[in-house]
Amino acid sequence: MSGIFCSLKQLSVTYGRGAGALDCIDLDILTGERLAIIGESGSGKSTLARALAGLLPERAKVSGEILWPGLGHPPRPGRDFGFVFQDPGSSLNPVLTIGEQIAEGARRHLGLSWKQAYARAEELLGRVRMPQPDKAMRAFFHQLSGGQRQRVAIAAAIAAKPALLIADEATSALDVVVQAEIVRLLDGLVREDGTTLLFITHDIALASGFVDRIAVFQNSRLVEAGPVRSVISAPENDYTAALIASHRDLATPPLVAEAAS
Ligand SMILES: Nc1ncnc2c1ncn2[C@@H]1O[C@H](COP(=O)(O)OP(=O)(O)OP(=O)(O)O)[C@@H](O)[C@H]1O
Ligand code: NI
Repeated sequence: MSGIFCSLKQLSVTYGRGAGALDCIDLDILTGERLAIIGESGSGKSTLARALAGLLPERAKVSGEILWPGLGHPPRPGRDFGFVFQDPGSSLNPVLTIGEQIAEGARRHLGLSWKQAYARAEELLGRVRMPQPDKAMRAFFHQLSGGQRQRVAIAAAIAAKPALLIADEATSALDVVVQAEIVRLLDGLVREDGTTLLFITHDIALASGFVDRIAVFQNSRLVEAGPVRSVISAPENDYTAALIASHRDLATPPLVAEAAS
């Protein structure tokens, strides 16, 4: 783990006239770390992701600063960030083949020829463990299972070799077994590539199984951030403690040790 990738300084976001969606957030994201953003619905998790990726709607009011010491240049949205959402259909085009979708990103952002981009797409489908990558290249989105769709979305998200991968409830729609497979896949990919991962979820148990650090949000505020082991075993904040207590298996010592290993 080396240095600060991104630094939020007193970041606040308000949509239109409503109450603030993020309130004076101070948070450093470290280069190459896997950071979980935890919090219940409406706590501001996705707003944080959108603010980082430059995807807030125009009417949103933003104050404070986002610095990118780890990038060394102003962020280029399509190039430096990869996104995986809960619903992979929202970012994939139903009339393109899987191969075309993934190749397009690689071609556009890495300046590859179509031929090179197709080769890269097939290689990426292998990396995300799609069964029969060559066949999957010619398949359409609707022909795939939920887990396979999320694998394709991950392949598309990493096609341009982003420095930061943001997974926003990426596994929430999947059943528990597939959820675990996708988490393992994401974890392996970012470790291999040294990609910084922001893993956004309301599920503290799922996140604490693999991330390095946890940041807990409640009502637009960051209430606690720290290494997974210390947050789980000795939460400083009552809300964090309640989240952990609601997962009996998390509070059990052997699993805490396992999560931190
Ligand atoms: N496009 C928008 N326009 C107006 N208000 C919004 C918009 N997006 C989010 N909000 C509001 O901002 C607050 C934070 O929302 P956000 O989507 O960041 O929460 P979240 O933690 O990601 O929730 P969830 O777990 O349900 O995805 C909420 O009060 C929400 O209603
Ligand atoms: Ni959200």
